[in-house]
Amino acid sequence: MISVSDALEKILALVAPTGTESVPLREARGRVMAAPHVAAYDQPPFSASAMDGYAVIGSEAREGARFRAIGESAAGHGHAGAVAAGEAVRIFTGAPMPRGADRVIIQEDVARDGDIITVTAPQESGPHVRPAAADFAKGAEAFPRRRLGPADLALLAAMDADRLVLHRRPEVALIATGDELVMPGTSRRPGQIAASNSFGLAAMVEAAGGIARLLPIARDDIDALAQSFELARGADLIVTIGGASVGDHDLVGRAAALGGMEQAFYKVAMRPGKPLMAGRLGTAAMIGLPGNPVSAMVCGHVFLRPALDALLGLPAGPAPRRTAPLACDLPANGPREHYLRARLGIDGITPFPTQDSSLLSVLAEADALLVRPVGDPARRVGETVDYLPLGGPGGG
Ligand SMILES: Nc1nc2c(c(=O)[nH]1)N[C@H]1C(S)=C(S)[C@@H](COP(=O)(O)OP(=O)(O)OC[C@H]3O[C@@H](n4cnc5c(N)ncnc54)[C@H](O)[C@@H]3O)O[C@H]1N2
Ligand code: MOO
Repeated sequence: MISVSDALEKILALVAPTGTESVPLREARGRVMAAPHVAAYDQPPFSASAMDGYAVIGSEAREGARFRAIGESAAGHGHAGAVAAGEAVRIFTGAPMPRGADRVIIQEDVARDGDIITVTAPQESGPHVRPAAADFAKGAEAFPRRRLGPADLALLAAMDADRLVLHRRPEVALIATGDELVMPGTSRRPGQIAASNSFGLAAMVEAAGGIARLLPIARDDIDALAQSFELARGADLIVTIGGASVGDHDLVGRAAALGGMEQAFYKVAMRPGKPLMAGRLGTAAMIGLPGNPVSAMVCGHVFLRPALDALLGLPAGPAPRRTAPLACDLPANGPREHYLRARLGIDGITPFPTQDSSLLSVLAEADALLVRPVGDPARRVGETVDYLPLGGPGGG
């Protein structure tokens, strides 16, 4: 049995960033850039007014000063001429500053009578001008190492990107295994249950920017599993669920070995999630998750998500942890790193009283996985512990 951190290291060693593709900007949300985008223009491309008002020579702008309005500069339509002493150009937010002018007097601070404007207030703030290239200069590079969010997309659009070079979305084949499983909403025989965690894992893969391929449920026999591995061909990552433990019908390890899997490890000192395996199967990495619904989901947080980061070319490492004070006492932990479904409150973090790894109802209400290190001694209320945030109830 290896430690969680060793297992993660071995899984990350099995995956490499996917190839690249050119994608329209509008389809890039949540995806990851594989090459920088270089700005084609300065932004703003010219020095621009930050307010609606009058562009003048700054040294002349004082209360009581009078100017003659000689023209207009609107956004998209600049003023062709220059501004000389005693002159002003009516200007609007975003419009190019006319030559010679270096200050805008906001229109609230002037009285206008025909072509003559008089400054009616002291000019203490300003100059209300955005210098050319204040946001970024031509040639500036944008290469955020994260999933692209709304602000990234706005910046990239400002940089004139219509397409981006992105990492291909990693394809993850999910294979639920077990004679007892049927698809939700389909008829079942006595003894059968709905496959569940495959849907949770598919959502996790998609939220992380991957493509989840939910393959047909594989029966508990070597041939059915071999067929599933065949169907999974072309995937970047093959994830099996169940059949990982030691029972007579736990055949995933054997079927994968017959299919040529080079095993990186089997069994991890964690709870839940002990019978986890990983290896390389053809061109794909393979992760064999334990079947218990919560075990599979916890392993998804701890191993699958970092693997997806690595496939997307992002910096990959352990799931980010936070700390919180304990809201109750905890007994000593045993020889496996324990991930307890927990709730965060104003008084700290409290694990749910029932932690059986079959209880999805408890996972759905949890907003954190409290992490107990191997051999952690008993802990008292108020002591600081680590947890993995789950993004609120339903996120786990
Ligand atoms: N003698 C031992 N028995 C078990 C051990 C052990 O060390 N010695 N380990 C236990 C642990 S820990 C786990 S975790 C489970 C994992 O076993 P498997 O990976 O072989 O999973 P299955 O036996 O196929 O299923 C376990 C449980 O989960 C349900 N299941 C499976 N897949 C799904 C799915 N896609 N959706 C919903 N539910 C699923 C399945 O019906 C079982 O109830 O082994 C322990 N046993
Ligand atoms: O490790 Mo199992 O995953 O405890 O339920």
